[in-house]
Order: sequence, then C-alpha cells, then structure tokens
Amino acid sequence: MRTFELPDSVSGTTVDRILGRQLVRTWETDGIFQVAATAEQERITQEALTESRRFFGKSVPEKAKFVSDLTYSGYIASGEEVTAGEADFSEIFTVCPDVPLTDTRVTEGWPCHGPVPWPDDGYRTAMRAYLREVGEAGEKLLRLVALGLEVEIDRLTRLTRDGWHHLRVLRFPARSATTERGIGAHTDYGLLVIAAQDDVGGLFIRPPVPGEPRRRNWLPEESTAGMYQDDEPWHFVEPEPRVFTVFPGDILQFLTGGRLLSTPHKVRLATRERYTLAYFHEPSFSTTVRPLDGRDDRIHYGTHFTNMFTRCYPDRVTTQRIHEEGRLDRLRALSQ
Ligand SMILES: O=C(O)CCC(=O)C(=O)O
Ligand SMILES: [Fe+2]
Repeated sequence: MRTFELPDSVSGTTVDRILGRQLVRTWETDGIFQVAATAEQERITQEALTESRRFFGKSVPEKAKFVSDLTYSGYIASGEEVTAGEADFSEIFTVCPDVPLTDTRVTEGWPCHGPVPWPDDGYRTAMRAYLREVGEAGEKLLRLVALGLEVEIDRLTRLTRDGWHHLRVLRFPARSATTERGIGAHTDYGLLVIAAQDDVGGLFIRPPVPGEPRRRNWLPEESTAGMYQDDEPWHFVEPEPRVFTVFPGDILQFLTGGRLLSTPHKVRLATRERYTLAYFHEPSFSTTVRPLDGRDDRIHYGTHFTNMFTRCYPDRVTTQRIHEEGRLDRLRALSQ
C-alpha cells in the first residue's frame, strides 16, 4: 500500500502536480492509498476513538435515545443497516451536517436535514474536531486530484462549498459462531472516503480489474450493493498506525466517466471487536454535478444521498417520515 504525505497547502506548483498525478495513478492501479497523519491529526483521531469507545460502551436502550426522525444522524444498532437486502452487524453513530431547527432547509422540510442528536458535549467536541481535521485533508486531496486529472485546481472543491460531509463512527463486534459479516460489499456515495481504523483489521477493498464491468451506483437499476461480494480479488487493508486510507466515491466515478472507480469495499468481523472512523467528503446537498469532460449528464447529490440512506435504513423513523410527508416530492422540486 502506498503512503503519501500531504503538503501544508496546495497551490498548483510543479511538486503539487507531480503528487496529484501519483495519487490518481495509484487509485487507477490499486483503488486506494494512504495518507500519513500529522501528530495533531493522530491526537484528534485517538480522542475521537476514545469517545467512540465510551459511547458504544453504554447499554443499547441508552444509545437508542440518540435518534432523530429529521436526519440520519444518530445511533444505528447492530443489525439495523441493510446492504443488498442483508443486515450488517456494524454498530454506528452517524454525524451528518448539524442543521439547526430554525434553518429554512429544516422548516421547509428538506429530507435528511436536522440537528445531530449528540450524546453529550464531550462526544460532540471530539467528533467536530475530527470532522474539521479530515475535512481540511479532504480539501487538499481534492485540489491535488484536480491537478492530477489536469482540470482547474478548484474544479472539485467548487462542489464542496457547504459540503454535505459526514462521518460514520463504527464499532464491529467480534465474530460469532453464526456470522462473520461486518458490512456487505458496497461503494460510498460522494467524492472521497477517508478512514481511520484501529489495529484489529477487517476491511477489504476491490482494486480496479481491467475489463471488469462496474456499475454506476447513482442509477437505481445499477446498485453496487452486494457487487462481487464473494468473488476475488479482494485486498485486505492491513491496519497501519498513524495513517488514513483514502479512496474515491461514486461522484468521482461519475465526474471522471469511470476513469476513477468508486472503490467497492466490505468488512469482515475479526476475533476481537473493532473501532473505525469513516469520513465522507462530499458535494453540497443541493449541488448538481456534471461530468468533467462536458458530457451531457448530471447527478443531484442530495437526491443520490437520500436514495442511498432510504435504501440502507428502510425501517428507520427518518425514512418513514420522508415517505409520510412526501419529502421525496420536495426533493424532486429542489433538484430541478
Ligand atoms: O470500517 C471500515 O473500515 C469501513 C466502514 C465502511 O465501509 C463504511 O462505513 O461505509
Ligand atoms: Fe463504506
């Protein structure tokens, strides 16, 4: 696995261009690379993992209080998430943008918008610090990737103003006699997936395979959920201290017409419980994304996000409210 160091800033120097090309080329061959964490990033990551252990250590009824019918932020019990019709055994706290009840997007009934049901101040402070830190890395990476793709340096970061960045704070139980399933094979939805894992291991990714057909997850008839679940090649992502793993999401595949592929990945349970932080660097909810080469096509990011979350959580109160209040019609109007 290749590991890169990010510069303090990305302005388009020759060194930046060379690095950008290396990042793109590494994704094209390996589907993933690592970025070395700074001492400060490492400190903030460990603090977030400590808060995560503290929260997940509570009883399920206690944790289940932190759910909202406005947003997908909050607690997701083991077995609640569904990938390709099968339950995942990860236990999750999702942090989506924390939108106050007074915000017009909430008062106007936009799907997925609302305040985060934070467990407490310590948790909120740690997760916000983590989001800020990986968010900065995400912006640098997008500028480098734009250089590597030979488009304008701000072509990708233009999409992330008021980005719908979100975080999944995950705990995986140790495997049992009945299951090894952590999370089924899937791709994630936006621009970048930036993840930190503890030393237990369990993540597998599928690199690009020349000639292999890949689906376009943003089209309802081409879901990537469950794709190649039991077919090799899958590469184990060996846990390494002080790194973030980084791979492309669906929107980068769309933007580049499939030159960069949204990396399929899955999690197998280990003999010990496992803690990870999966961060998603995204366009803003209301952005309509168009391909870099000018092809006539588009994705409304907020629609893709909402489709994916309603698919993963068919029974959640948030999904029920979206359907009961006709919030998908509201979304259709917004996207036009
Ligand atoms: O736990 C991991 O390593 C990855 C988690 C993941 O794929 C996700 O949260 O979407
Ligand atoms: Fe994922």
